[in-house]
Amino acid sequence: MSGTAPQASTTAGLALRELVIDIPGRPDGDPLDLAVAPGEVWGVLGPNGAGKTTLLHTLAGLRPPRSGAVRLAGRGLGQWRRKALARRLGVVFQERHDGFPATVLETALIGRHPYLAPWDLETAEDLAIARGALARLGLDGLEERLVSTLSGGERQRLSVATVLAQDPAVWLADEPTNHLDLRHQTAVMGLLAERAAAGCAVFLCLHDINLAARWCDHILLLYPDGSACWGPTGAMLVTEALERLYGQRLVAGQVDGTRVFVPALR
Ligand SMILES: Nc1ncnc2c1ncn2[C@@H]1O[C@H](COP(=O)(O)OP(=O)(O)OP(=O)(O)O)[C@@H](O)[C@H]1O
Repeated sequence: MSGTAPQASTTAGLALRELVIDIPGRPDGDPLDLAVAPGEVWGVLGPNGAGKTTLLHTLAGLRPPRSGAVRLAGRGLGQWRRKALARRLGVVFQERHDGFPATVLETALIGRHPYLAPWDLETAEDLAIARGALARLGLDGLEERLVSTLSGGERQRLSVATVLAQDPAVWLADEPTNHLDLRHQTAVMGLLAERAAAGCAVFLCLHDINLAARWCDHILLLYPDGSACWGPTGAMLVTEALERLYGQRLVAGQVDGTRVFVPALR
């Protein structure tokens, strides 16, 4: 993979203040009170249905919380104009549904829309940024292909490339390694860590404890009953807590300076 990543456009983080997400029919969980600071990579772990996607959509302003607030650079999400918000906050969604036929390059260029006036065409610079983002995700050569013809992993990388072209200060990513082979999982996690090192705040939902252990500096554990705990990765990725989280016995070890967890057979 090659290409030049854009500069982070700003360095403001995200704050969750006494945030209770709204999961229909479920009692209030623990209020979330934490800050995702520039330079940090947060991983959210939890079993199916725990509320990870609901949380991510709440942080993106796509659904209201039951109570509490989400602040971006000190202002509530509702106080931001849509375009200004779109320049600061990017979302890699879990699934994308094709609205209308579009090529790979046209899709990556959507990431530049927050920077265009209503009737403006993309500039040569926008094109270069979109092409650079595609190259970074190993999609150069596929620019004229229809998105509907891409494999699952190629589509996933296109979603990440589109947000890379958007160049937000805050990245929200819902299982960004979905459908990816091991090399591309590594490349995408490396890219997110690189964005954080460039001053972005990164918040992602993951199912892979070992990817979280390797690349996240902070972890939020979301339990199905709404309880939650969070903190630095070393303190959160503890066998007993993870066994309770997933209802699965684990065996832990240390490899290459990182904790690794594998399911116990008995
Ligand atoms: N509109 C809705 N009406 C009723 N229940 C809903 C609605 N949207 C989500 N839920 C429920 O809320 C819970 C949390 O869903 P969410 O998608 O946030 O979980 P998740 O942790 O991301 O799960 P997964 O790991 O399977 O992706 C689930 O039990 C889901 O069925």
